[in-house]
Amino acid sequence: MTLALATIRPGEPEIFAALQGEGASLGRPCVFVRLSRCNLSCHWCDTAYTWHFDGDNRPHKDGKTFSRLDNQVTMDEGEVAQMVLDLGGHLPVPRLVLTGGEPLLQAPALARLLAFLPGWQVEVETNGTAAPTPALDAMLHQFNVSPKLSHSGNPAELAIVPERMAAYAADKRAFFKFVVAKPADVGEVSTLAATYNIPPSRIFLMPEGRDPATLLSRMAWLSEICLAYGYALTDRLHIHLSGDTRGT
Ligand SMILES: Nc1nc2[nH]cc(C(=O)O)c2c(=O)[nH]1
Ligand code: SF4
Ligand SMILES: [Mg+2]
Repeated sequence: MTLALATIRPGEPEIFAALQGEGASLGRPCVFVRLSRCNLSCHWCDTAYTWHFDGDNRPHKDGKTFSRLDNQVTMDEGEVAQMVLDLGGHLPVPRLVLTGGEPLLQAPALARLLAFLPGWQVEVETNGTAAPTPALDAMLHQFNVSPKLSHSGNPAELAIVPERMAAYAADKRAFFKFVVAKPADVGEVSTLAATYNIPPSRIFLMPEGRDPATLLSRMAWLSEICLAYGYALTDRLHIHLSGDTRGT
């Protein structure tokens, strides 16, 4: 009964306290648990150490792979829950973010983890291709769904799962957070919003970028697009505060 987690350093799970840096809860104090493994392979992924292990030939723009031994650690759910409580148990509204990788690949283990954390507000960062189990679904308060557009390099058949998109679009707990690198990417967002009936009020556009200068320059034109379409803009606060580093 274990969870496969990402690491901050070899052997040390990536469990940390930080302000939520993206999306509908931006700025809220949270505890983050980063899970290992993903079913997609975005070429600009900023957490390739969760999935791009040695021997994986899929392309990534950093051009490197990671040792699984150094970048993955397995832990019992109860042990993970204790670390979460130690980091965030003092918060008036204790809030947990499950991220990855793709955390929903480990949905049954996540349900066991959350059984140790009654009273926590829980949000999950997902690429929108996987479903929570019913047990997990009943314990989640917010979905931050980030479907991947064509510039991610994933084939659309893998990145967009129609029945999942429709289910999240119909679920008021779900916010959609589209990573955008160039203005033309927004055309795909509008098409997905129309196809699956996603209300603009639950859509965020987020600049792709791992440094403050890139984020700021892309937000300059993204802000205009958001005003025109009625979408919300989200920054990546943690990049400004800490840079592109693990455990922040
Ligand atoms: N502070 C902070 N906020 C985040 N929101 C989503 C994150 C993610 O990597 O999924 C993230 C992260 O890694 N750090
Ligand atoms: S879905 Fe997320 S974790 Fe998976 S490869 Fe893409 S950006 Fe990385
Ligand atoms: Mg991230």
